[in-house]
Amino acid sequence: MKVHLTPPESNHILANIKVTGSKSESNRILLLQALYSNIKIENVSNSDDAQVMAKGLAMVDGVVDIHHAGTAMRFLTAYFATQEGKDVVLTGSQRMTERPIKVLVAALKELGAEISYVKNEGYPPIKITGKKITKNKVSLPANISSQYISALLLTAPSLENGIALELIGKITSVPYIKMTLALLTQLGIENSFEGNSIKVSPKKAVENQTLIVESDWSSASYFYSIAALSEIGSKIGLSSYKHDSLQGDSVLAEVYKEFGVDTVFINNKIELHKVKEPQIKTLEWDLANAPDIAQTIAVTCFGLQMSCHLTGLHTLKIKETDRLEALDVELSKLGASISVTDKTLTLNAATSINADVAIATYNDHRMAMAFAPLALKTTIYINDAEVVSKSFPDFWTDMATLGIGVHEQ
Ligand SMILES: O=C(O)C1=C[C@@H](OP(=O)(O)O)[C@@H](O)[C@H](O)C1
Ligand SMILES: C=C(OP(=O)(O)O)C(=O)O
Repeated sequence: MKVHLTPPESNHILANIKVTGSKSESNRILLLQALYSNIKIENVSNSDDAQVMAKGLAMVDGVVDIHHAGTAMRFLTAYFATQEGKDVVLTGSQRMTERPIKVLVAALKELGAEISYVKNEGYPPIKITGKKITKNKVSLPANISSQYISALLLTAPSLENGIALELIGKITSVPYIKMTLALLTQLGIENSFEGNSIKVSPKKAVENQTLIVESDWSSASYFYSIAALSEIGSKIGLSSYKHDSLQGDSVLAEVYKEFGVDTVFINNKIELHKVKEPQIKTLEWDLANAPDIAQTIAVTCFGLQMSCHLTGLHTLKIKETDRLEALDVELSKLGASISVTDKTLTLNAATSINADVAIATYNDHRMAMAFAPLALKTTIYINDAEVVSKSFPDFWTDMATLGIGVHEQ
């Protein structure tokens, strides 16, 4: 499906939106629920990624296909490897077979797991035979993806001796590791994270409880972008969010202040208020802790005709697509002057924005969603618009609620 987006009647935007649950929190809690069946979940994400995770967890043998879901691929690898009686081949989309998994597989094998590569060494598909794991000490590189670390930590309490990880190198996407540990703490599972060492104690049973998933902050980024591109006085309400979020992408409130968007927390809601035009000419930000909002921020800067220099983007090349390359190509089509390295993105202030450009999305939900807010500035096409369902199936309905014209081609 291709959509043609047209500007709202007025850029004075007033709306309230309920955003689905965080896919990162959901996929963690779903795994924990598979280990401790007395846990209940509220506000679970309606995303494709959470659905494939739930489906995968229910399998005991055969082929488990997780499509494009990176967290599901990594979390299920650790899950199946450590649960006796499971025997699966874990695979995914073409892109998933290009996303590296060697660090996690090597760590699990070091602990005694039985895993082999079906096609290419270091990449899915992988064949896993669940084993009882008693060894608990392992070291692994921490600078490629935090998902490998979260995967080990999530399954750790079900192991006889828990786990003791030594992380090598500069730790990337740290808030996601802290989110994992915070959820374990909520369940009464002892853990510690000091310097480069993380420990999780074993736990046979947890108390009955309901974990409430906060709404997705990465999804909120697109509304922040719309607020930034809207007229002063615009107000977008989003629920359900909280001040003490487990999600690192809640740094959005700080970043978008630079674009003149204030965030007000009221009960379980945030209100994004466009209060002034940006007071800076160039945004400089290190996104090593919040890689998923890089595309949103780059496109906001382009739409505001500002320059930016974003750093800490070393994980973007191995996500749903090479996001640095994709941003370079698509922003250039719109008239941007942009340059990327393998960990940075630099944008010069645009002098104009080309109309009716068709944005390619490369099977990446965030390419579609990051470019959509430009509809406040110009008319734009988004190719393969259905990709949004990976994390945010209601995205196009919500865009229409804001007044953006969403015309299916
Ligand atoms: O643990 C998680 O839920 C995630 C961790 C991050 O990945 P990396 O650690 O690979 O950067 C993030 O990009 C991804 O969308 C979700
Ligand atoms: C990188 C992402 O997801 P995953 O790695 O789980 O596929 C994302 O949602 O931006």
